[in-house]
Amino acid sequence: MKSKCDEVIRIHESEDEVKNDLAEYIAQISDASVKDRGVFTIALSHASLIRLMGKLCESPYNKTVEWSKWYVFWADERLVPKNHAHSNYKLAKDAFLSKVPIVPSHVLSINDSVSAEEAAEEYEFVMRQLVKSRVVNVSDTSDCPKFDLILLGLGEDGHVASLFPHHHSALNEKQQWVTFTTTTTDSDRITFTFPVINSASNVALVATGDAKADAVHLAVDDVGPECPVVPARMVRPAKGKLVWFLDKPAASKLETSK
Ligand SMILES: O=C(O)[C@H](O)[C@@H](O)[C@H](O)[C@H](O)COP(=O)(O)O
Repeated sequence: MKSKCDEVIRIHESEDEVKNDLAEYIAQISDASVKDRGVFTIALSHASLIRLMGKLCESPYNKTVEWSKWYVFWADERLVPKNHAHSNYKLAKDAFLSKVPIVPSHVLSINDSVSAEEAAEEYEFVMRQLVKSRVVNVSDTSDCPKFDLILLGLGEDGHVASLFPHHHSALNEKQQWVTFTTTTTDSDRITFTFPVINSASNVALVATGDAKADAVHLAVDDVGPECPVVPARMVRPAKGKLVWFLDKPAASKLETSK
């Protein structure tokens, strides 16, 4: 059984509809946050997610969103230079950040010139300073940051951010806000931990295409005790809202869509 949370699943006919809905959703949360606190704090992750939020760079959002109030973080990042093809920063910069007037100092990228462990510590320190100054809101129930919105893609293995099914220590981290993973086969990474993800006001999980259908099913449906470890299933904002943005192929194995 999953713990309860405020979860909504939006299933769209096409990827284009996902893009329209996602842009409108982000713009609305940005508006509400700016009205409420004067700023909007958002955390991004990798891959198709950035492409799917592309409509924000177009009319009307490019003019109507209060870009100067945005503070942008990464829910996960690879320890590679910022001009490297695998850098999440580069992906977001090329496809999104360079196309809207976000204040450069409000873009909180990681330090890629130190070890993954140090980069995770530094990033957490930066977040702690911004929580202290209340640029980032604070959880009502812990000292955790309460991001206005955390945007997550979904891996075919059900991973979110860089929280992978086999990384038990990262999945179970309860104290640190940012942790790290090192492997011999891939870049080292830093990632938000579940205490941070689940303290956010809003979390969006975005997945399109039939390659994601199994992961979506395992993350959402009640699959019983044999359910494998699916990190996306652990996304349960305690006081916030979780919204899934899916196209029909990604939603095709959901119990509710059968
Ligand atoms: O860091 C990685 O290993 C991947 O980039 C990964 O985290 C990605 O976000 C998901 O696999 C979803 O990616 P797509 O939405 O592009 O399929």
